Amino acid sequence: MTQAQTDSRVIVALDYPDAARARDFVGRLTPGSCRLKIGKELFTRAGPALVEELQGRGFEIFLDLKFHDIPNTVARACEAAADLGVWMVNVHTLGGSRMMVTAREALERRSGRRPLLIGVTILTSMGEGDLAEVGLTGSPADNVARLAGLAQAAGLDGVVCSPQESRLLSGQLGSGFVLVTPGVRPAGSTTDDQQRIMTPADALAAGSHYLVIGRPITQAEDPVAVLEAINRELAP
Ligand SMILES: O=C(O)c1cc(=O)[nH]c(=O)n1[C@@H]1O[C@H](COP(=O)(O)O)[C@@H](O)[C@H]1O
Repeated sequence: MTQAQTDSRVIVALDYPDAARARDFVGRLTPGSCRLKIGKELFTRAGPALVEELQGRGFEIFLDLKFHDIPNTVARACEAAADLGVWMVNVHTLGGSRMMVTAREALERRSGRRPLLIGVTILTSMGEGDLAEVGLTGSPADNVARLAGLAQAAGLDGVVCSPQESRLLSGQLGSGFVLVTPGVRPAGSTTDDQQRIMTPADALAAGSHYLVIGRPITQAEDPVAVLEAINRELAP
């Protein structure tokens, strides 16, 4: 792994509808202040070229496409992400152990730097009622703990979970297992469609390694000021 470009724990979610708006926003940031997440909307519109462009500007990229398919398809998709040179890539743990193991083995066969392979557990937009509807019994935390255990056993580097589950997971899986947590809201900001949220400082104290933050930064009147305030709140 090469030297990290930043000490910031913040990954800014670039949930923009087109490359121009994403570029415009990123133009205000420096690679020292955060990492960037490119997800389904922006990647579907702007493709690998934007990933390469932003990496060329020095940013480390979390490619958040949440792969969930048969093992071979997911493994090949992870290899494609690694070819792009991204820092982090994710798959859905609900795809099962075989899918996760196959993806990890495909990345391990590569030489040179490989992306961190992270498993999505239960989406932070889902509560107990949503889980029951799709046939998952128990609380979100129960399900997250089970799926994170599967991810660790499959050799993944970490999971995406709500910061509300970070303390439980770092106790259960150890502090070396990477916890990436969306559902982070600075005190006083709106919840939007997130259900299981925490403030940045509380998330870090609970054991989160990286905080994925979108709208509280991207839709702020002064995004740079909000990002700087969060970085200050998280500084040791
Ligand atoms: O994998 C993710 O990043 C993710 C997983 C999850 O369970 N919940 C979740 O919100 N996310 C992503 O995290 C970001 C959160 O954005 P905001 O709610 O605007 O801060 C979005 O880009 C989501 O796609």
